[in-house]
Amino acid sequence: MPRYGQLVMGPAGSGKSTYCSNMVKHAEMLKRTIHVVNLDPAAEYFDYPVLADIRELIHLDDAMEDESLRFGPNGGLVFCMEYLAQNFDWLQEQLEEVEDDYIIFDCPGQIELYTHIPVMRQLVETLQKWDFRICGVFLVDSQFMIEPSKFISGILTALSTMVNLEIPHVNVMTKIDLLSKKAKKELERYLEPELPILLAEEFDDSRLSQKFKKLNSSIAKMIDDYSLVKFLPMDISDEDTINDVLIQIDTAIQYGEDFEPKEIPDMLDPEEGGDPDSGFDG
Ligand SMILES: Nc1nc2c(ncn2[C@@H]2O[C@H](COP(=O)(O)OP(=O)(O)OP(=O)(O)O)[C@@H](O)[C@H]2O)c(=O)[nH]1
Ligand SMILES: [Mg+2]
Repeated sequence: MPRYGQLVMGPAGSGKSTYCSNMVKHAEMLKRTIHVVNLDPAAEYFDYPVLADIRELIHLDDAMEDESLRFGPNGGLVFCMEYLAQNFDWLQEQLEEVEDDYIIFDCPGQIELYTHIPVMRQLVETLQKWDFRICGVFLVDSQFMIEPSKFISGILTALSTMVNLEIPHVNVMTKIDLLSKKAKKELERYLEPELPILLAEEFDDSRLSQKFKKLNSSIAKMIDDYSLVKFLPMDISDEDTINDVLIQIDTAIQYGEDFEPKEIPDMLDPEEGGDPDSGFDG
């Protein structure tokens, strides 16, 4: 049986740890079990039950306080993640302890980890070797996304992560509950964006804009060509939006396809306690 996983990524403060915690609660409601592994060596607070915690292997302070290393917070974090890559057997041991094989990995927020340092890719390849089907889940804070120029920069970050990791990928816009009414109305334009239109609005006909028009339209075309930059809205006060995100991810990693159907007599005979609606066994 394959195992299933989500790699939860995105800029600092985009809501990764909150997402993990909400996914665990949502899964409980669905009578499913989702475990979370904290892979952020600098994490200070999260409120999900943790299956494994990188801080038991290495903590950011270890890298910053070490006399010979003397890293700052960013270099320290890269050091910690590289240390993890050299000690994947530690992670393997932690993951062996569970029976339910759906695991979310709460990752750090430093964007360079996903774009030009090989460690996340090494992690993906290792998890795949251990039979995991992994979906990349890239979170962006909606408050930074509903303006064309910010949106383009958010999209390019999501895209470079996607291209770097080469795994099924779902983009999520978080903190929808914090948007104003007016911003919520605007949102639709950004979830499945028509980039040329957004860009045309952003860059008027000034001389400088003319100069960049060609560049902008090339960027828009490249993003369109990948046709992968849709965003799913997630409002933590609306359970349906959490469910929609989970369904998309499950579909991307084909979760559930290998489950055995329940015994047929159980399903058909209500007197034996069978529930005709519950077709599959996890
Ligand atoms: N209202 C609201 N607040 C949110 C939501 N998601 C996250 N937050 C808040 O935003 C802040 C950052 O959230 P985290 O979940 O810690 O973000 P993170 O991406 O894990 O942050 P780092 O690990 O530091 O990169 C916290 O104060 C959260 O309570 C959301 O959907 N709605
Ligand atoms: Mg976090």
